[in-house]
Amino acid sequence: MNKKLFTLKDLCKDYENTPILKNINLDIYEGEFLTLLGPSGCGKTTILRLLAGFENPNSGEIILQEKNINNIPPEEREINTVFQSYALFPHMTIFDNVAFGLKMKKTPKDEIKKEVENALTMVKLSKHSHKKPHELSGGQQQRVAIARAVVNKPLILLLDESLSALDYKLRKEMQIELKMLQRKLGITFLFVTHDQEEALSMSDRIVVMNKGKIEQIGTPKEIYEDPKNLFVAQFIGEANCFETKIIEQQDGLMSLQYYEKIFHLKSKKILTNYCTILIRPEDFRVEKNLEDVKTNNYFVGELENIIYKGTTIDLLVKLEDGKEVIASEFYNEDSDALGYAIGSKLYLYWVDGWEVLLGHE
Ligand SMILES: Nc1ncnc2c1ncn2[C@@H]1O[C@H](COP(=O)(O)OP(=O)(O)OP(=O)(O)O)[C@@H](O)[C@H]1O
Repeated sequence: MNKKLFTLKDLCKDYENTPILKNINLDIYEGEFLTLLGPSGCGKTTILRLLAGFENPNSGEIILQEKNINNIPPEEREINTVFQSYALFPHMTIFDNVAFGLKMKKTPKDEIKKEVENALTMVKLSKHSHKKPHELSGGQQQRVAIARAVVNKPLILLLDESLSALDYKLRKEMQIELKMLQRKLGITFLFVTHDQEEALSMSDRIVVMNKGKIEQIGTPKEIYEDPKNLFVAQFIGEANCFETKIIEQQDGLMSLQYYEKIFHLKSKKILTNYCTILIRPEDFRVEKNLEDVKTNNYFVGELENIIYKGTTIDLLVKLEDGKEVIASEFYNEDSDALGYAIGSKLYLYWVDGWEVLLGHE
């Protein structure tokens, strides 16, 4: 991993005597695309505001390359923010919008021209430099906001829900562009979103937050495949959860009871009393006949609904105990899934090791 750029150490922030951030500890590395992900109100924007210096923490430290910067004013922090609203100057041309920061710094004119042209080329807007913001689309305005920020060569770029105003298709395109731009620039991006799909597809690492606390930090794959707790598991994608009682744990094998069914699953984790088995919808295999079920890890249920989603099909199945679960299958010409009759009996099984086991906190 690259060098540490920022460290947030035991950072706490209260608003009106209510704790909003509770002991945030986070390292941010040079050149990474780091995403703060969490539900509305969990404190993501507050972290950005503290880092940028718009607010002061109640306690804790913000460290930049081993120096405490708690008392350094925003304009001296070499941090730029791209807001959701882009905050472009409406009366200025695109060129002048991008040039603004450099003009403030009294950069020589010919240098400004060169830097702004470079930045606009990078975001593929050089042909539009004479236009005003309202003459551009939402996606283009977003790119102007990024060009305006990167032209200042910040140490870190903070992006607060900066794709959320765009329509679905443009948003998907911008996600790819933004990630590519970040790689090309090599600038550290701290991106805020409440959209898990966006976080998974763009980030080098994700920080999952809930109620002012960090629940887990990891790569998208770690967060998705090995969530640390139920909150993370359910926030990142769909998950079928089965509460089980631990009957025995020996030699890396755990015996778990779910109603009358006993599962024997491998586990390196040592857990006590209860354990949740978590299975992602796409990890269930579906069969009509028991003899086609290839492992002992299966449930029986009745098909309640079929939801066609284009590339996948969701099968909503009610288990014998009344629990509703989702199994997701890729849709292709040979796919059986659309042919299943509502009300038919189905077996849902999974391959050993595809489950996640979560202890109770
Ligand atoms: N200046 C303020 N005064 C009082 N309360 C505030 C202030 N700023 C934020 N809050 C509260 O702090 C909490 C966290 O807000 P924050 O904007 O950091 O959340 P967020 O995770 O970014 O949410 P969203 O995704 O909705 O933007 C919220 O409950 C919010 O109402």
